[in-house]
Amino acid sequence: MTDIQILVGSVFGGALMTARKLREQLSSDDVSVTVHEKPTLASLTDSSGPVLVCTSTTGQGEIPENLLPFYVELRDQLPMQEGRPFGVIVLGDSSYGDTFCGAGELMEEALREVAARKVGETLRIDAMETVEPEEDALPWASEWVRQVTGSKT
Ligand SMILES: Cc1cc2nc3c(=O)[nH]c(=O)nc-3n(C[C@H](O)[C@H](O)[C@H](O)COP(=O)(O)O)c2cc1C
Repeated sequence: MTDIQILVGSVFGGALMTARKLREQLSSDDVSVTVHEKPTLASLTDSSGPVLVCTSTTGQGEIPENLLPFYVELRDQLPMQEGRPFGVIVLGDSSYGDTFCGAGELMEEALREVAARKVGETLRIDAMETVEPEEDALPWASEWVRQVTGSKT
């Protein structure tokens, strides 16, 4: 059994809805999925299994308020997570220019700092192009799960 932990960051609910759809879609006999809607550091340190960040971007390339406690605690306490697989799905809007999907980069940097291992390329979902983020997220996440579970199917 693989236990996937989804860490959600969302202001208006788009990333949250996406995470909930991912849980529905990805859960199976071999995969359990927990969605952390208000993540804290314990969401990471009291759990095992691959970590999937599903966050939007706010402010100027910033992390949504509900995910901020996790981010701040992670950077303060640096609980090492050697080799723990993680992936990043980030929602943004390319009209913001340089800060496009900046929250995903911040989360990636912080997880790399505790030696977690990135699996797959970051999925950037642009609100200028997609109104239903889960349509992009679901196929990407299925492939990501295949990679973290090492399954060939
Ligand atoms: C006040 C505000 C600031 C934003 N800042 C950024 C930003 O800096 N970079 C970016 O890529 N998207 C930015 N966005 C776009 C959101 O990330 C995007 O609309 C996303 O789909 C919202 O997802 P959510 O419903 O989960 O919050 C911003 C949106 C708002 C309303």
